[in-house]
Amino acid sequence: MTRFRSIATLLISRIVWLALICMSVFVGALAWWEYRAGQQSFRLDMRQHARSSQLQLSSALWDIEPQIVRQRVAWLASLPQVGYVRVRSATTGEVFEAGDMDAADANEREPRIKLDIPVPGQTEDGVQVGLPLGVLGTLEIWESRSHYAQLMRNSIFGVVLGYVLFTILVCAVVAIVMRRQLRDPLRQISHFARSLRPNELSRPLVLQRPQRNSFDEIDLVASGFAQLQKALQSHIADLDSLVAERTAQLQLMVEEVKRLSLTDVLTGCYNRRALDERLATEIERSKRYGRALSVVFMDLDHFKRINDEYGHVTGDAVLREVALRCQGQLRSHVDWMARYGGEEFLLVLPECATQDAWQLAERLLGEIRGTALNLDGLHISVTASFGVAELQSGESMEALLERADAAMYQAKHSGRARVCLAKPQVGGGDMGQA
Ligand SMILES: Nc1nc2c(ncn2[C@@H]2O[C@H](COP(=O)(O)OP(=O)(O)OP(=O)(O)O)[C@@H](O)[C@H]2O)c(=O)[nH]1
Repeated sequence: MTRFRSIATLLISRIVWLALICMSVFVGALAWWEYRAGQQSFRLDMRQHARSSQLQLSSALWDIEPQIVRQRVAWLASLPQVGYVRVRSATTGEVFEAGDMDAADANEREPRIKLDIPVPGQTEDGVQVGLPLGVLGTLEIWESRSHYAQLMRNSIFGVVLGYVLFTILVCAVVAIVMRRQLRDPLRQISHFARSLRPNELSRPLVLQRPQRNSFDEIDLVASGFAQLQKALQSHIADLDSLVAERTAQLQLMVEEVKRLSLTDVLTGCYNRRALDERLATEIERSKRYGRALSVVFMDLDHFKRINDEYGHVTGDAVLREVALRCQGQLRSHVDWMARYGGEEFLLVLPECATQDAWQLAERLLGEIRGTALNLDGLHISVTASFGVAELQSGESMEALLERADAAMYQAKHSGRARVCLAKPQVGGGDMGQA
């Protein structure tokens, strides 16, 4: 991860760099300007001094007064702009000099000012005024380099100092403004975004900022954030309702799948799987509360003939109709019926003793036998054989079903279309045949 760097720090460092570059260019230009201006002023000054000295030197050389020449040369050299002064007498060859020749670099450079010293009375354009024409000597002046350097140092130091102070001031102002207007609000926004939990999306973003009459980029970010929160809230609400809707649909589908997994598709009765589960529960409940529980096996008689005579589709319709009629005779929410297999059904009768179960079986037999089934214009007569068994104490589900099945087979073997009671278990009483 890249390191954190504050925008204010970045801005200030950019300002400082820019200020340094500007200052370098500015100081360079200033130095050059000062140097040129200094040289021009030097030339003007010196030319005036040199002109005024020219006359004195002319008289002194003409009168051969070296003392005066030396004094004038020394005076010229004492001027702060002057580094070195030299006067050569053309008549005697004598050299008068003053100042620091090395500091002025006089051996290396040409003098800044070089004037001939004319014979006294001679004008500048060489017109003689009562005296012979001629040159008495030369006056050479070199400027003082250290003086220039000092001048430039003073001037540039002031500029640089002012510039540095100005830059520091600008940076300080930028830093304060950036901190108050940018860094602090951005940190508050960042802290808010980090601390915001999905369940508190409605919490508003409140920024601690100075009073203002206008709005800026930070306000735009804050209002964008608020809009994002609203959009997220509505999106989450949509998702919640969608999830609730899908969950309800899923629940319905699960229940439907569960129902289908426990139901016989053809007749709508419970299937074998449901029978095993539910009957085990009924037996358990019966034993726990000491209540009676009876089961009735019902097997349609000669059903094969119906299939053979009318076809399997009609056979299916017969199975559906018989199941419907039987269910109509059962106590709702108490008794229930399962398709045991093929044309065989099992009726489970909680809180029902042998006698009542036997009566129900008789009623069902009458219901099936009494009315011919009207299916697609066909009148089909159907009968069934029944085996009735009541749960005995300590009896298992398998044993109970076995006894009811045996009773049903007994009914078949006894001529069909009848009800037989199951024999009691070994040790139990014989219920006999109805
Ligand atoms: N249409 C139809 N027929 C079925 C279905 N399940 C089983 N069967 C038929 O039921 C008939 C049962 O025949 P059997 O076991 O000989 O019994 P039955 O003809 O009823 O004779 P008994 O039970 O002895 O009176 C067979 O022909 C099976 O094909 C079904 O779901 N639909």
